[in-house]
Amino acid sequence: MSATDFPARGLRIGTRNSPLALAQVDQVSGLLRKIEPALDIEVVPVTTEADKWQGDLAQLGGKGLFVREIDQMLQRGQVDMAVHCIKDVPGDVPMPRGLIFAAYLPRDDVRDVLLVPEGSDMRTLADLPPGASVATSAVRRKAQINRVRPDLNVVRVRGLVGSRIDKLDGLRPMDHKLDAMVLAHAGLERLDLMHRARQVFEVGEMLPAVGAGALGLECRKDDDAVAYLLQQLNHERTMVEVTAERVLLHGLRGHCNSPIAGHCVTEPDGQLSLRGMVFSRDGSKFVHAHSWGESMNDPVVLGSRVCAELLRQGARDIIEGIPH
Ligand SMILES: NCc1[nH]cc(CCC(=O)O)c1CC(=O)O
Repeated sequence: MSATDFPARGLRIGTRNSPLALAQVDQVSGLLRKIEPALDIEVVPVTTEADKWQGDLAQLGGKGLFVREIDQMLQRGQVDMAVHCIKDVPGDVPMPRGLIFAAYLPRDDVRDVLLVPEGSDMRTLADLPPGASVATSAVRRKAQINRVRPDLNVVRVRGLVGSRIDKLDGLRPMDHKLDAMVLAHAGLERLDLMHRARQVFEVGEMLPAVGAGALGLECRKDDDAVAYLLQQLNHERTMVEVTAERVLLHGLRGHCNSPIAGHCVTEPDGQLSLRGMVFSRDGSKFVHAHSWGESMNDPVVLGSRVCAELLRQGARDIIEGIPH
């Protein structure tokens, strides 16, 4: 196949059947049509096993569940590409055989935000009374909330962003009455729900997840036509930053209960700045490392260096100290 196959050949995009995933596919479809106006795009939505499962995801096989089924469809040739939140792509296993991220879109806001129930006058985490319940599913967020507010009761919520917000508003049954919830800025923005955000955490207050806010466009390595098409959307800076973060994550060899944060930015002079943190479950123990790369060309060196520094400070013991 060659780069001239489009638009004659259709493009099937495999995606989770969630409003967030569909919004992301919509965004990508729009960008692709700017390159190839006549492109025949077919969206192939899948309800993954992880979507159907209401229990603890760890019991289903842990990380990467939401992306695995889509990747298998891509490997089998049932679809031609996929759009993944890089945050959801496991960092401790190699890329699925035969697949590549051909492009990364320019990164959206990486920060986490605090939401409160409709009608609540609480504005920030600091406003919440002792013992208040804050919902999140991410161990990284829980550790960082409890690090500054050990008195808060952090409870797990799962499910689609919209139904989580319904739980916050008391529109769906929850074991606890919720006083607040932490979600990703990027996800809320894509769902046009940022009006619900009360506090946007600065990265110094809550270090983001590795890959936060970045979308990866995945295809088969040997599908030159699709790879060529997607590469035209690649945002070099995002690719470099995400690479540094993922090298860090990979080297730490976390498990699905590991509170790990990593955040890389390109400074105005072009230097890469990478921070990494590893926490105990309640955030009372943590290690932190921050280093700079000399140029945009060494995200792998930088990721390895920050990883080595975290391990030197005892990250392994913290990770192994958490049941998994
Ligand atoms: N954990 C699920 C998930 N994966 C990616 C996003 C949002 C987009 C992103 O941060 O890249 C979300 C929702 C959330 O964490 O609130």
